[in-house]
Amino acid sequence: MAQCTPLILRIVASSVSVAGQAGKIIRDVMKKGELGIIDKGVNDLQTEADRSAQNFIISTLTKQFPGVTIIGEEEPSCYEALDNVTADSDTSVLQATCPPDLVSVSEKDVVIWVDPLDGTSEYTKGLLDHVTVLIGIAVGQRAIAGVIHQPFHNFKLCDENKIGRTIWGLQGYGVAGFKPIPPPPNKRIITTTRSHFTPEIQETLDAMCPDELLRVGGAGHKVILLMEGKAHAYVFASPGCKRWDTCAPEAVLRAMGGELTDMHGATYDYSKDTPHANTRGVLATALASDHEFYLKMVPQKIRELLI
Ligand SMILES: Nc1ncnc2c1ncn2[C@@H]1O[C@H](COP(=O)(O)O)[C@@H](OP(=O)(O)O)[C@H]1O
Ligand SMILES: [Mg+2]
Ligand SMILES: [Mg+2]
Ligand SMILES: [Mg+2]
Repeated sequence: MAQCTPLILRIVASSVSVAGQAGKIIRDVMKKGELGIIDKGVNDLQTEADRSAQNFIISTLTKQFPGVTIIGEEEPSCYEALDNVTADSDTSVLQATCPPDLVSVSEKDVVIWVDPLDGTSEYTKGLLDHVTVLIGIAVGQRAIAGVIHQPFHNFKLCDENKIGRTIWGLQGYGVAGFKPIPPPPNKRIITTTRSHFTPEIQETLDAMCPDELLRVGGAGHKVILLMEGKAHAYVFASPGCKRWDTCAPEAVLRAMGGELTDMHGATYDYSKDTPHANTRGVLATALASDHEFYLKMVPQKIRELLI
């Protein structure tokens, strides 16, 4: 790969390739049927697919970008250096025009947030469309690029070449791998958690009076619903999500013209020493111009709880 290609494009190109390969690891574990489920806490599952996919992603990216900080969801005990990893890059990303303000980013400025399998609870239940691989790229505090790979997209086609899709986005460039569709006007469709529902989420949704509620798994999958025009807002008035859940979705959504913030309207910090928990909840909208409208409907009591 030409070293004159800006670092940020080389990282996105490698992340696109690595996310696709991690998706195959996730499908292979499901095919084998030995999921190796562990509960890391309360309603917080990890499977062999989470472990193997993270190991592969971090091994590969560390080898290519040794000066970049990489933070993954699963514990470092799951990470073993792999000697035989291939260091491919997606050529279409390398051909993209780099936004001028990102041309001279260096490795020490970058943090990569890895969620090797988002939607683990749904994966264990066979709700395979809800699963994504998330690789988010931050420069300083800001999420500026992201890759969302959906390994079981078109799974029913049974043709290995047509299974899975990868969407990537870069601030100042836009999104690729997907043609965003605007949500229907004059409607209020909200997507929220399927497996981590709480009374506070219910109270927030009651205040927002949605025409339709889509309860699905995964932060990545919910942002895909926003991009597909199937929902207007993703509302998670709870502290359970982490930075690896939101870094890639936030960057991709913003590159498309949407927005993702906490429930107070502030952006999360993705620098390397930041806390991991998104304690102030998550609010995402397909159209950034709608964001304020949804923020205003968050009950004061819920705002005070999410600090
Ligand atoms: N209370 C909680 N405890 C642990 N993880 C939580 C959580 N609430 C949300 N999450 C994590 O946030 C992501 C999106 O959640 P949800 O599908 O409920 O909207 C999932 O990521 P993972 O599947 O990668 O762990 C989920 O585990
Ligand atoms: Mg998890
Ligand atoms: Mg996740
Ligand atoms: Mg995960």
